[in-house]
Order: sequence, then structure tokens, then C-alpha cells
Amino acid sequence: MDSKSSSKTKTVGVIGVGSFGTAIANMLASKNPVMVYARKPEVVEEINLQHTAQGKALNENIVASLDPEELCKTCDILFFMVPSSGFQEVVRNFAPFLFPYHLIIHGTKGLCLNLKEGETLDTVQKIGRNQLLTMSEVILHETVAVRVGCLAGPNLSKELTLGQPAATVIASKYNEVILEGQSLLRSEKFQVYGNSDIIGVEISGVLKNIIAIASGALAGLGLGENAKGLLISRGMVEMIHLGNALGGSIKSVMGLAGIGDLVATCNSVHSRNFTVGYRLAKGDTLEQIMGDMEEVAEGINTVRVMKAFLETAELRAPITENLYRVLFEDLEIEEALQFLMKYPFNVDVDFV
Ligand SMILES: NC(=O)C1=CN([C@@H]2O[C@H](COP(=O)(O)OP(=O)(O)OC[C@H]3O[C@@H](n4cnc5c(N)ncnc54)[C@H](O)[C@@H]3O)[C@@H](O)[C@H]2O)C=CC1
Ligand SMILES: O=C(CO)COP(=O)(O)O
Repeated sequence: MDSKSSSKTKTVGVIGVGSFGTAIANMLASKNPVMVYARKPEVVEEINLQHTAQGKALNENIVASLDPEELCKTCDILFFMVPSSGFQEVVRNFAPFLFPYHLIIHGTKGLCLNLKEGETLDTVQKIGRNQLLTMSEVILHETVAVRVGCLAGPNLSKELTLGQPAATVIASKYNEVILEGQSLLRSEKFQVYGNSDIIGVEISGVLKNIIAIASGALAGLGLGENAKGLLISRGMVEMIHLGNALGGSIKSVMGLAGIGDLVATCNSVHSRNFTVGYRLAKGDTLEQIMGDMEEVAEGINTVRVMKAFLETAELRAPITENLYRVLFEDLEIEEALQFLMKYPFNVDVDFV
């Protein structure tokens, strides 16, 4: 495989300058020059002239470009940090300029649908595993890139930006992707673990958002730590069964991307997903919340997608199913909670 990445300092690409993209770009820029891609000329100009992105401070080692071709020519290693809703479109814009020597790591905690033209989730209602794509699968479908990885774990961007200690997992089938990600991101304040189960790590990051919404709802109802402990442990079991059905291993849910991120996002007002649940419990409607939230809460779409997947998988996922009814069928949160409290869970640990 031919590679251009032999020089000591290499320019690393970051696609997306939202909360997470900015935090990761700053971390990468403490070791290497970084080129970020933004789609709006005013954002590119702000970064290049003022070293800020929508008001957030950026390392002076970071330059911005509007041009996917320039990023792909300049950078052998690209971090895709855009929400799942725009992921396929962005990857398609980059696809003509990507080669097998490129190494791609994404940080997106959502899913894409792989439906026939004209079909939507509303028209199909049920989906199977082959109609769902994780972001690494999108990259592999849309491009000639081979060395693909993901980054997931308890990584609330506000805490990363403050330089607080944290850790992440880089998952890939290719050890060189893990090693490269570790060498680019590892610092005194940021540990980087490796995992070869990329699907399990991606799915852990995706599914914990569902439980984070539910946790925010419990907090909004004024409930305490016992209820949260119950939710997180039953949520973990649900993630294990769903993750398994989607092709991930139990082990990945037990690690940083699963339990680690569950603990972080189920407890933090900095989590957008937690905030969605909290506001719902305080009486806001989903329309109001989505209307005034500037950043993406991936869990809302994930609940819809997983509900459609549950229609074909022979599985029950009571937290996801009840949250679906709260979000999309006007079930009161108190009623969903009562339903869950009466649910005939019996065995504590049924997955080992
Ligand atoms: N914010 C956080 O603490 C963390 C976020 N994540 C994940 O990272 C992903 C991105 O999240 P955030 O950065 O927080 O979102 P955000 O809402 O702050 O920013 C998203 C960025 O993507 C850009 N974008 C969206 N669609 C685009 C398109 N079609 N073309 C080009 N750019 C596009 C937006 O302009 C924006 O700059 C999500 O999947 C999220 O779950 C993962 C870990 C932590
Ligand atoms: O995934 C995250 C932290 O690890 C961020 O969570 P939110 O998307 O809920 O803000």
C-alpha cells in the first residue's frame, strides 16, 4: 500500500467544526498541524483570520479550508466529526479525492439508513440489519478507503476543551489505525485505548444516547441515584442485547465506549441527550426542544431507528420501546416509568 505519510510532522485533517470536531482539532494541533474542513465560507474565514470557530478558541496550528480536495491532498489522516444526519453527504463530497492510502477515523455516535430510493423510515417502518449502516460502514460503502476506525468513549467536548482528564477508544480492524490514532491524540490528559471490534464500539456510542435521554428524564422528574443506578444497569443489558444483534461484541459495551460513556452522559448537564430527557420531563415538547437546540442530540433519531429494527429482530428492548412512545406517541414519562417498573425483568445478568 503506498503511503505519503513518512514525514515527522504531518498535517491531520478534521472534517466538521462543531463542538466535538473543534475539541479534537485542538487536541491534534498540540502535536501536529491541522487542516479543518468547514462548509461555510464565513466559518473558514473566521478560523483563518481570528483562530476561533463560532466563538470557540482554536489553536494557531489550525487552518481551515472549504475544499475537500485540498484536505485530501494535504492530509493522509482524516477525522470525520459531523453528525450522522449529514455524514453520508459529507463522505460523498470527499469520496472522489480519497485513496486507499488515506486513513480515516470518525467520532460520530449515530446511524444511517441504507434504504431504496424513495423509501423513508416512515414508509418502511421495519428495518433489518442490512438496512442500517454504522459510520464506518458508510465510509466503506462510499469510498475506496480501507483503513477505517472510530473514536468513542466518555468525551464530553466541554470537559475536553477545559483540558480535564479523559480517555477514549480507537477501534479498527487495522492495528495501524489504532496505533496512528494513539500517537496523534495521546497526551498527559488523554488516554487512548485500542479495540479491534469496531462495530461493537460504534454501536456502544450510538446506543448509550438512548439511555442518556432516559436518564435526563429521571433527573427532570426529580428522582434520585437509586433510579439512575437501575436505569444505567438495565440500559447496559439492553445495549448488550441490541449490540449483539447488530454485530458487536459484549466486551465493547463493558469498556469505555459503553459503560464509560453511559456514566458520563447519564450524569451530565453538558450532554445534549441528557438535556433532551430533562427538558421533556420538565414539560417541553420534542418540537420545542429540537427547535431551540443548536447542537445535535443523536439519540432522538437513534430511538426511531432502533424501534424499526426491533420490529424485525426477535428482541425486546423495554427502555428503547417506552422512550419511543414518550418521544413520538405522547406517552407521559411517568406512565413509561410505571410500565418499566412493572416489566417482568427477572434475571440480573443474563449475558455471560
Ligand atoms: N459534543 C460532544 O461532546 C461529542 C459529540 N460526539 C459526536 O460527534 C458528532 C458531532 O457532534 P458535535 O460536534 O457535538 O455536533 P455539533 O452540532 O456541535 O456540530 C456539528 C458540525 O458538523 C457540521 N455539519 C453538519 N452537517 C454537515 C454537512 N452536511 N457538511 C459539513 N458539515 C456539516 C456542522 O456545521 C457543525 O459544525 C455527533 O455524532 C456526536 O454524537 C461524540 C463525542 C462527544
Ligand atoms: O457522546 C458524548 C460524550 O461522550 C456527548 O454526548 P451528547 O451528544 O449527549 O452531548
